[in-house]
Amino acid sequence: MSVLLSLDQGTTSSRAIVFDRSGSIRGTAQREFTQYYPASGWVEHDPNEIWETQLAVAREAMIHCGVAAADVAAIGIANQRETTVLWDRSTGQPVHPAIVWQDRRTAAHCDALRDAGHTARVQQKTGLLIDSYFCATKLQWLLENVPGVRKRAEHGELAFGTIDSWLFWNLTGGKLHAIDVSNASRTMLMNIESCQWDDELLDLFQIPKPVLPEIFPSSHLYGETDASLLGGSILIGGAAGDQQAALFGQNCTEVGMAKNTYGTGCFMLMNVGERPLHSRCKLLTSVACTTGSERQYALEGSIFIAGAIVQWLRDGLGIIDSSSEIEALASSVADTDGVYLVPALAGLGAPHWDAYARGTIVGLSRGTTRAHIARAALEGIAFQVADVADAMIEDATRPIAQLRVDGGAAANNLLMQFQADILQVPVVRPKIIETTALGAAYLAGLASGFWSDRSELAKVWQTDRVFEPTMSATESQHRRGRWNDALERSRSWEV
Ligand SMILES: Nc1ncnc2c1ncn2[C@@H]1O[C@H](COP(=O)(O)OP(=O)(O)O)[C@@H](O)[C@H]1O
Ligand SMILES: O=P(O)(O)OC[C@H](O)CO
Repeated sequence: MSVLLSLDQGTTSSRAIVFDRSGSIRGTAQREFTQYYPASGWVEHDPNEIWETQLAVAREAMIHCGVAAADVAAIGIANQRETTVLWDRSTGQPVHPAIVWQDRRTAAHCDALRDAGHTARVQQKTGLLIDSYFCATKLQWLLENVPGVRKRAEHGELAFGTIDSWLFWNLTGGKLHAIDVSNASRTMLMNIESCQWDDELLDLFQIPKPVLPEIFPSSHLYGETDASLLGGSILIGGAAGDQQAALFGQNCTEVGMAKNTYGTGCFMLMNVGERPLHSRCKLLTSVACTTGSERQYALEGSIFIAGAIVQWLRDGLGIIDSSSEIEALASSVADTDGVYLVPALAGLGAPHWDAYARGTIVGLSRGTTRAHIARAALEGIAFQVADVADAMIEDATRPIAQLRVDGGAAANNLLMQFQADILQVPVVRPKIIETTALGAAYLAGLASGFWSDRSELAKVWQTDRVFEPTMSATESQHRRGRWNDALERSRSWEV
């Protein structure tokens, strides 16, 4: 049997999935790892724990389906993006915990950069809005706050990377310091036209060049794994940021095709073609997965809290015991009885970008039950996605014909139906909801010759269910008006 092994390194867990030639899942394994919150707004991961859990699940997934290293045509990586690691090249040890994409420790520094008038130039060069979300200010923080690190970085003793880089390094036994272009486009240090590190940005963020990894296409023969790790060496055939991998895995390869991933947060991406599109509506432009010299760009709306609000109902309020229970609870009432829940627990991302917004529940009455709140939480996820979709339609000057969906919360039929209703657009769920890992497999499969070209991939993607809008346009507009009222009440709350 010949298979592909996908490593899906996410924010809360490391997953490994073995795919066969038909795109069917043969083996999986998953392990959660520790989240550290050392100060308010700070989020860290232990890079060694990320590597150990990722290696462990790769081994488990192979054992699960009885494949050996010789059966694996190639490995593909999809990873949580922007999370920043800096390590010692000689020992392979991180000099500090990884600073996670959600970490807001550099928010004030970003405010200062915006106040100093750098927004337009940075957006033009990187496609990104200045925000603590991206790597640049996280790496700058490490260089300024970890004793001795700046000098060592200047002398070439240290290596910076996103999680793909960290996995490449460890998978090859310290031989490869690389980054895929889709991940590099989220650092705020890469020029999205040339796809090279940009000297002006390196100056602005005071980043010494010797720390930077080499940029490669997403689908590319990166090297081979150290033979001692997985029972023999295996080709590494690709890597991409998880959201770009999902766009690829959903086969959104034509201009205007869009997907939304419902995980911890929501990430909606639209393929905008071979040229970057600079957003006027506060969306981001990134490099989509690249195969060889072919380049495509994506417009993105990043929502920080989506499935995480369901976790909060479970862990914070205790009104459900597991995430999947929310569907039955929310379905036990016909509507929210006027309750709106804005899931701004970590501020608002695209298109509102209000770091000071906070979670808000409005419209409570004596008749409100936990079922109404559960339903309002699901609707709050869908309303946020609709706000991003509006911005995307305006930026791209084209309608969205259908929205392809994936991620853990896409399993929720009530949420998917409400999403179609509120967007007034069909929502299409594929059979394989693990689209991120499938996208990474596609990349590795193309580079290694496992699949000959993209037409073969089109056969792999299959529809599970289409949710057609059933709500009237008038009703949808009315509810979105009320949502906007609730959103206003959540804004600028934290002082
Ligand atoms: N049936 C469900 N309904 C709503 N949310 C769900 C459901 N199942 C899982 N979730 C949510 O989906 C998220 C997990 O999805 P996943 O794609 O694994 O996320 P990530 O990759 O960000 O860790 C969790 O936040 C969880 O609360
Ligand atoms: O790991 P996920 O699925 O929560 O995705 C995180 C994103 O890549 C952050 O930009």
